Amino acid sequence: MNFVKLEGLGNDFILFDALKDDLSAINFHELAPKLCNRHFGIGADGLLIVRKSEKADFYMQVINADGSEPQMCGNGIRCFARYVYENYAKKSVISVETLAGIMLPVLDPKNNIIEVDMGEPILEPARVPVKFSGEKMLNAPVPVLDQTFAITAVSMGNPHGVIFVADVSAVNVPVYGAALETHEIFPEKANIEFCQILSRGEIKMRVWERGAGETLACGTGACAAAVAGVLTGRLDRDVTVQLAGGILKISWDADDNRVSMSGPAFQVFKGEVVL
Ligand SMILES: N[C@H](CCC[C@H](N)C(=O)O)C(=O)O
Repeated sequence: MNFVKLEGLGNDFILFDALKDDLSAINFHELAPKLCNRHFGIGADGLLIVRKSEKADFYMQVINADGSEPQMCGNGIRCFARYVYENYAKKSVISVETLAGIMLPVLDPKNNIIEVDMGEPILEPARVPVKFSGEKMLNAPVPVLDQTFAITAVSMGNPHGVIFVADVSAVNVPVYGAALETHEIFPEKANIEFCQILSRGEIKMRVWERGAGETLACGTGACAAAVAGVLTGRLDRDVTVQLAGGILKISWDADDNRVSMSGPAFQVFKGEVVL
């Protein structure tokens, strides 16, 4: 079974193409933990599977390292666009159906930046989903272990809990990220972003991803963090997000309410899985 390894700011994925190979017998939910293991497998934060779509050029299926299937993946859709550009006749504008809707990544080969319209943020607690009685969950205190975090809940098709702190390097992300990921307020679990304000146009962010752990970058998380920063009065609408793996540019348009994300993605190597 052929695969391509790709990365977007160090958030890395193993891509399989069901349009080129017969993958009908493969259970990727079961296979993901082994393939994503960085010692016993290839190593990755998740899988991307290229599939046929009736509504768009392609369908992108995302599987987290733990085998769970999220609605959307921001770094993943940029990697998907890079793969299509390199392997399907240099198409730089494509439509991709996902569980979060149809996305339109645009790859600029001159500067290797891929821009994606990530759609509108979802703030209604029941649709994030998060257990919260108010209209929007902004800076709500949530006790976890020996701390209390002020959480802003945003969905970009997948759930995020955004927390603003004075110094992200001082946060024990593996402990508190993991505890919040599975906190009972998030019935479908959540991705947890810890953000440090550098200016009204720039943040530093660390992320604990649902189903993957701490990663070097999270595209939907960067979008959720920018939206949370605007909603809580900390940020303007154009935000540079500094991640361990590099920089994402996020913009939340006041007129159409849509969030755009720009950043790189590259193929790293190709190989064959020996099952
Ligand atoms: N772990 C996420 C999916 C991948 C999101 C992240 N890799 C991104 O770039 O958006 C979730 O379960 O919602």
